[in-house]
Amino acid sequence: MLQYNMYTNRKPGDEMQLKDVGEFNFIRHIQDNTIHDPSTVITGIGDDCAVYSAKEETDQLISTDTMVEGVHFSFHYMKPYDVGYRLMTANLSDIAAMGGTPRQIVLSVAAPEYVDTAILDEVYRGIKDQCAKYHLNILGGDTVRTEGPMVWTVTIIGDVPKGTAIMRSGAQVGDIVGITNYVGYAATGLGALSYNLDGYHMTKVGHQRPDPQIELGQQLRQLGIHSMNDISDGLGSELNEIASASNVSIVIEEKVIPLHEETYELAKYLQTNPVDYALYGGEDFQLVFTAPKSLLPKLENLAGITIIGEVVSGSAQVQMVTPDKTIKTIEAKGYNHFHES
Ligand SMILES: Nc1ncnc2c1ncn2[C@@H]1O[C@H](COP(=O)(O)OP(=O)(O)O)[C@@H](O)[C@H]1O
Ligand SMILES: Cc1ncc(C[n+]2csc(CCOP(=O)(O)OP(=O)(O)O)c2C)c(N)n1
Ligand SMILES: [Mg+2]
Ligand SMILES: [Mg+2]
Ligand SMILES: [Mg+2]
Repeated sequence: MLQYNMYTNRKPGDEMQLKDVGEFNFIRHIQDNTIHDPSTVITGIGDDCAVYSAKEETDQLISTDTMVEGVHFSFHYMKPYDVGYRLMTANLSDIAAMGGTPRQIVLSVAAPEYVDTAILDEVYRGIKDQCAKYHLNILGGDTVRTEGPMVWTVTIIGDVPKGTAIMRSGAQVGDIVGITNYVGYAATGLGALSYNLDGYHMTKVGHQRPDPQIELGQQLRQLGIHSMNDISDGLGSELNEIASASNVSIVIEEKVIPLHEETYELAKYLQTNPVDYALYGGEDFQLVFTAPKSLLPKLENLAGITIIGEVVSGSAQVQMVTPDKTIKTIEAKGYNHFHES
């Protein structure tokens, strides 16, 4: 293996490997010294999108997400078309999480030289169908060779009316906590696919072709919600992100978390806890948000919204009340690319 420490001041044996530091600590660490012209930046690293001012009437949103073969998708469980479709959903979902409208993308692919270009065409068909649906322009990208698995990266640009982007940091004590549609849905589908189980038709499609919640995100922004996050790493992780960015605590109720019947079925079959799929599964691309209590009647009029808890004062804790009224602390342990030990 290449000795990377020849470029650093660390002695052999003192290296802090990425797997020891963890994804989220690493991101905090590189956050220093990133803004060199603060006059245009509204939010930099730390939210679903960065927000910056460019025009009179809107703020711009920008975000990027990568999908790696073997880590984010497997051609055993997903067709090339689905890879493109879900790549777009992952990126659109971060625009949805700000209440924004997607506008443009650039995209890059790293592929082995022996890949049949018909596979790449199919991935592009998935990308283009999603772009057509949301009136998004594909403005450019990059194409490179890799000796490893395929890697796809999209950078997406969107906007919101000036001053209206919904941040993770806006939650207030007394807010209610809501989510859209089902959670734990994509993880159920991935579980069923990886155990090669028959049935589970709905959640398998939930893993292969999830849809972003662009319209609901915009409707929630227009109603005047306080904070929002999309669910890519699991509800547990995303709630913790809102709690720490807003410096509040959150209490949710386990029995009202909307789980699909296929999640209960898989949990029974594998003898696992169904709510764990929602808390730690990820890739649902649903939205979790907090809103003032006064919005409750309007939120109840929107299809697909469930209120699961409330925001309380405290030091960024997330707790869950179980059906037998036990209180469990929900750790920020959703999907982490590098698990700190
Ligand atoms: N390598 C990196 N360099 C700079 N910023 C990063 C890097 N990786 C992630 N970020 C930023 O850290 C924040 C958290 O990233 P992530 O957890 O991937 O967000 P999301 O789950 O919304 O995609 C985001 O603001 C993202 O832009
Ligand atoms: C083959 C395969 N194994 C495991 C997973 C599960 N998985 C991979 S990445 C991920 C979390 C989301 O990806 P990430 O890169 O963290 O997206 P972001 O949070 O940046 O939006 C999950 C649940 C998968 N989708 N496919
Ligand atoms: Mg996000
Ligand atoms: Mg990301
Ligand atoms: Mg993640």
